Parts: sequence; structure tokens; C-alpha cells
Amino acid sequence: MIRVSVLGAGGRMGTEVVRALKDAQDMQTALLLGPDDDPAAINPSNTDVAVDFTSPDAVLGNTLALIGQGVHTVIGTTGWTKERLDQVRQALDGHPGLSVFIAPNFAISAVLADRFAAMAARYFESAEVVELHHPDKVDAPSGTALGTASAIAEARRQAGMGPMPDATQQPDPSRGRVVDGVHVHAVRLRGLNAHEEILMGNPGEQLTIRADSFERVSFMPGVLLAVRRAGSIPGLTVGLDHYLF
Ligand SMILES: NC(=O)C1=CN([C@@H]2O[C@H](COP(=O)(O)OP(=O)(O)OC[C@H]3O[C@@H](n4cnc5c(N)ncnc54)[C@H](O)[C@@H]3O)[C@@H](O)[C@H]2O)C=CC1
Ligand SMILES: O=C(O)C1=N[C@H](C(=O)O)C[C@H](O)C1
Repeated sequence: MIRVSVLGAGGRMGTEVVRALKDAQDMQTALLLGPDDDPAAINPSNTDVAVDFTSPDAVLGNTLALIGQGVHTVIGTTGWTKERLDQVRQALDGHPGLSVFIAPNFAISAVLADRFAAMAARYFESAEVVELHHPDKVDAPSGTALGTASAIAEARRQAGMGPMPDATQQPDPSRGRVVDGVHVHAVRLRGLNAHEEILMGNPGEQLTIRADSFERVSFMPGVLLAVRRAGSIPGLTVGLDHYLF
């Protein structure tokens, strides 16, 4: 049995993870932590893998604490930057064999949409990303959209493509956040869960790639896969694609 502790266990995703763990034959829940609990309560004597679905403010501190405790960690929480990821890598240097796995999105639809976008990017002059979420989400744009934009930008760079056409004369918030040259727009709307649309255009044609997570259960197969694979790739790994393709 894999003993799994959950940080953010009382939240929207945490609640769903706890439910999924109960249904998984090869896993058992260990500690369930909320915002007032000390992540250092989690250690190898009670936990094989810790899962974090907390908040962008809390996740780095939790991760460093869990590395210090020598516990493999699976993270769905957003709010990662290059600098924060570097801090995690540095902390892991002192813990050979330990793994930290971060996925901006655990849903297969979103992971595939990302991959398709990267494949298609070199064939289109223009690309923009629109992410649409429930209005209780605290961060914008979504971690998924930031990753998608970077993947598109990287594919365009590799193909030797220049900037996208855009005659807008003054920078304006209505054009969204520019991530690595790719415009990212965020919609917050009651009734939505987690959705992303990638728009690509050429003269006379358009490709739209869309992923919809209607319910949080869509993330659970990915979370359980990452828990089962914890420790299989030592160090820091970002993206469920590492386990899928
Ligand atoms: N990677 C993925 O597939 C997905 C990622 N997310 C991300 O997961 C994160 C959580 O999302 P939700 O569950 O919707 O948020 P939420 O606000 O419903 O839940 C977060 C929970 O964490 C708790 N918390 C805050 N700080 C804590 C700390 N230091 N220690 C322990 N618990 C703490 C809060 O009290 C709350 O119960 C967000 O960053 C969101 O973007 C959400 C859905 C899917
Ligand atoms: O907060 C959410 O709900 C989600 N957050 C993640 C993100 O920011 O990309 C993943 C998914 O979009 C749901």
C-alpha cells in the first residue's frame, strides 16, 4: 500500500483527491493537512508520497519542507516561476533519489491539447491562448495556460519564426498577458470549471484546440498515476507528459 498524505485536503481538489485515494486499491490516506498544520508532520515513517493542492502562496514552502523531510511529492498547485523551480532543484541536490513532480494540469484532455498546440504552432502565423475558469480561482492566468504559451513559443523559436502579426499600437490589458510573445487571456465565469482554448490562424484558415474539464474527477487518473510513479524519476519533473508519452 502506498501511504499518501494530502496538503490542502479540505479544498476543492484536496477533497476530490481524498475521495480518489479511498477508491484506489493500492493506496491509503495518511495525514490530511489544512492551512494551520505543519507540513513537517509528514515524514517517511507515516508517508510514502505527499500530494499538494494548496495555494500559490503556500506551495513553495510546503515543497521545501517536504524535501527536507525526505518525502516524494506530487504537486498540482500552480504559481511556479523559473526562480521557484530553481529553488526546488537546489533543495533536491542534497537529497539524491528523492522526487518532486509538478503538473500544471493532470487532465489528459489538457495534456493532449498542450501537445497538439506545440505540434501545430510552427504551421500558423498567429496563436493566442484563452483560459476559462470558475471565479473562485485565485491565480490568473492559469498555470496550464502559462505552460501552453511557453510550449507554443518554444515550438515557434525552434522553427525560426518571428513575432506574430499585431497592429495594436499601445500595449493594452485587453490584449491579455504576453507570455514569451504569446497573448494569454483569462475568463472567470460562474458555471465554468477549467477550460482552455488555443487559437491558431493563417490567412484564410483557423485551427482551434479546446480542452474542457467539466468536473474535478477528470484530474484524478493523472494524480493517481503520478503517485504510483513517485520516485521513478529522481529530482524535479514538470508535466504529466513525462509519464504519458
Ligand atoms: N494541476 C491540476 O490539474 C490542477 C491544479 N489546480 C490547482 O490546485 C490549487 C488548489 O486549487 P483548489 O483546490 O481549487 O483550491 P481551494 O482553495 O479549494 O483549496 C486549497 C486548500 O488548501 C488549503 N491551504 C492553503 N494553504 C495551505 C497550507 N499551507 N497547507 C495546507 N493547506 C493549505 C486551503 O485552506 C484550501 O482548503 C490551485 O493552485 C489550482 O490552480 C486545480 C485543479 C487542477
Ligand atoms: O484552479 C483550477 O481550477 C485549475 N488550476 C490549474 C491551472 O491553473 O492551470 C489547472 C486547471 O486549469 C484547473
